[in-house]
Amino acid sequence: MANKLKIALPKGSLQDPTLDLLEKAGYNIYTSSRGLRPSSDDDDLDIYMIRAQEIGGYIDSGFLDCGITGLDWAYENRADLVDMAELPYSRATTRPTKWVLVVPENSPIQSVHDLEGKRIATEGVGITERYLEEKGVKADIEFSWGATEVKVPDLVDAIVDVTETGNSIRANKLRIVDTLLTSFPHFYSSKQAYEDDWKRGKMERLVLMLKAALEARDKVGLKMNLPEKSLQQVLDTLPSLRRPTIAQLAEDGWVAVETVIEETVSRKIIPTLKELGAEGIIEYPLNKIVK
Ligand SMILES: Nc1ncnc2c1ncn2[C@@H]1O[C@H](COP(=O)(O)OP(=O)(O)OP(=O)(O)O)[C@@H](O)[C@H]1O
Ligand SMILES: O=P(O)(O)OC[C@H]1O[C@H](OP(=O)(O)OP(=O)(O)O)[C@H](O)[C@@H]1O
Ligand SMILES: [Mg+2]
Repeated sequence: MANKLKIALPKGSLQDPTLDLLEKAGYNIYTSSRGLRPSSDDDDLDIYMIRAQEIGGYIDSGFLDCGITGLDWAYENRADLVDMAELPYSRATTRPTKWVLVVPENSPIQSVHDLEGKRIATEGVGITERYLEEKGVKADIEFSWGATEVKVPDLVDAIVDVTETGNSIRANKLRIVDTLLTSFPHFYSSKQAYEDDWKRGKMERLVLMLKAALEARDKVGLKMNLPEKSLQQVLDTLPSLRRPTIAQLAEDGWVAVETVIEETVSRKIIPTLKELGAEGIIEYPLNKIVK
């Protein structure tokens, strides 16, 4: 029988950004609105859409070979996994998810120590238990199925919840007291799968392409012709042009300069390059960068 890699992808908050990233990495996954076993253009993959909370457990127990899920849930589940890569993407931004201890804006609670004997609601009971233990605080932690923000201050004194953009915290007039954990998605493998040469090879190639797609995000290539006499000035004034490739042009006194920069830097750099005499400046998108 042909080799297959059983891989879990997160259903929920991370589903769309994960499928987008896989597409950028060169893997097209075909989902249907209710289907949880999507097909793909890579026959080696056997894909399961599973809740992020549960992926670590299924990999740990060996039912699945690998998967992408948040570090937060792998930590919450105390799953024993091979952490093959951090993949720095999120639901809405490029910032990590933070698990934060939150109270109403006008609450008297100023630090975790003010929570002694109080009630906390959270989806991450294990994360919260381990944090309180570390701080030497005893409080009553209750599991929340979600929409946790609504529970303060009437049902509980504080909540521990996920924040990314901060919109939910602002909308519910809440205040952050402390950050418990910072989390990005990771690529995890089971120990057994990692020991299998074919599976490890397949996973390593997949991880390489995912990282290359993330590395290329928000970066662009920049190419121009420059009078040789301006070269030093360009390199001095534009520190973002690090380690550029410089090639001699057929025409004497001119060089071609090629480099990779953050797209946001480009709008500052291009007019300056023009002022310094650069010609034929082109900016182009990048799909992958392998470091
Ligand atoms: N803004 C965000 N809100 C929630 N989770 C996020 C966000 N950004 C990234 N994540 C990550 O998504 C993963 C799943 O989040 P979560 O446990 O909240 O489940 P969900 O997919 O949002 O489903 P639910 O609707 O039940 O909350 C976690 O690893 C979390 O860190
Ligand atoms: O800082 P923000 O970008 O606003 O993100 C944080 C929100 O996202 C999560 O909710 P989710 O949509 O997962 O629903 P839930 O409350 O049911 O978990 C979390 O519980 C917050 O409500
Ligand atoms: Mg959620």
